[in-house]
Amino acid sequence: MTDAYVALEGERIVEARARAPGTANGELVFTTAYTGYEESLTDPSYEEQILTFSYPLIGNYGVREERFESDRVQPNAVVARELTDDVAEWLDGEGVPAVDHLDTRDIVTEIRDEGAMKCGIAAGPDATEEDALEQLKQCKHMSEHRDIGAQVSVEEPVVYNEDGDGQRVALVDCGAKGSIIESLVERDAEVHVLPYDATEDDIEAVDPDLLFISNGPGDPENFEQAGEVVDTYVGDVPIAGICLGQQVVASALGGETEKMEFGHRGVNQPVRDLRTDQVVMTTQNHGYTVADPGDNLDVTQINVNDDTPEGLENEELGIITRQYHPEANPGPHDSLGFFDDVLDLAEESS
Ligand SMILES: NC(=O)CC[C@H](N)C(=O)O
Repeated sequence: MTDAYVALEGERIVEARARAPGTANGELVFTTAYTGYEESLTDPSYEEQILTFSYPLIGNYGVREERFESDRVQPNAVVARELTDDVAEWLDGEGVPAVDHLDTRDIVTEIRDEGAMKCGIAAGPDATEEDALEQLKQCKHMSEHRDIGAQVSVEEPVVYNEDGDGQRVALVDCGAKGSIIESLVERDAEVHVLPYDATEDDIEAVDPDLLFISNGPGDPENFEQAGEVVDTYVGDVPIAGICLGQQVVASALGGETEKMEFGHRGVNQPVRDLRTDQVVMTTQNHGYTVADPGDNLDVTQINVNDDTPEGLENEELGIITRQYHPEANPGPHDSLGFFDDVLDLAEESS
């Protein structure tokens, strides 16, 4: 039954079945992850995007809150070949439109050929093609969401493991996944989660052993203030970053970022460490990348598929960043050692 319409850039309409009603627009991206739909759907890095799952059946092990990465569903809408009732009811309850019974192979091929694109969705008994086209018209490019940090960050500082024995971390929350905070707390760190626009004074008040820039949605150029604090603290305090964090650190230190054609989203992206030649499988979710690391950072890890930088470091200044998600959730746990490495850095310099 056709009661949903997906309008793609170029005004191509794809018919579908409504699983959660409503209208939405956003940049259309896809993930190849075959598990971890609860984690992906609650990952703040998906803010303002429409997420297509290339794996055909989504929801076959239910919906459990303990697997959530934040307190809400983050993409603006969801597209899959087949969504189970559990997932459809969850998305419906959250007011996030969802559609299935369309050829997601075709959608993914279109994104791979044309790049991540604008998209409008209309789903539900009264939905029309015109509604989907109207949504498409309203859709902005990711880089046009200039204050996207405010949509995903804490408003006030939150402290985890206060008075813990470990290192004190100032984590600039550009849309942090919960398991990044957990990975630090599990290693005894006292984690001060600060708003995305935290100032030098806010960081000073924490007096951190480590400055950590989190993951987050959209164009790293829209996180100017996070770049400013990197610039202020570089050399004084060790610095770590994950995903958007790597991009912000690189641009603050003289590098350049750019938008990729359709990005990396999945749980089996191969990454080679250039020092050991070891390859690990990693979890990824990004549409931007570091195009030029500048003179202050060495590329220590690369993506095996397209050679893009996956790890940047400066030993002297105490900087380690990763483009992928070492905290996994979803995905392989092979890179959790990153958290030990950055907390060791903090300990050495404290
Ligand atoms: N997971 C993330 O931090 C995403 C990084 C950035 N927003 C991108 O899409 O490239």
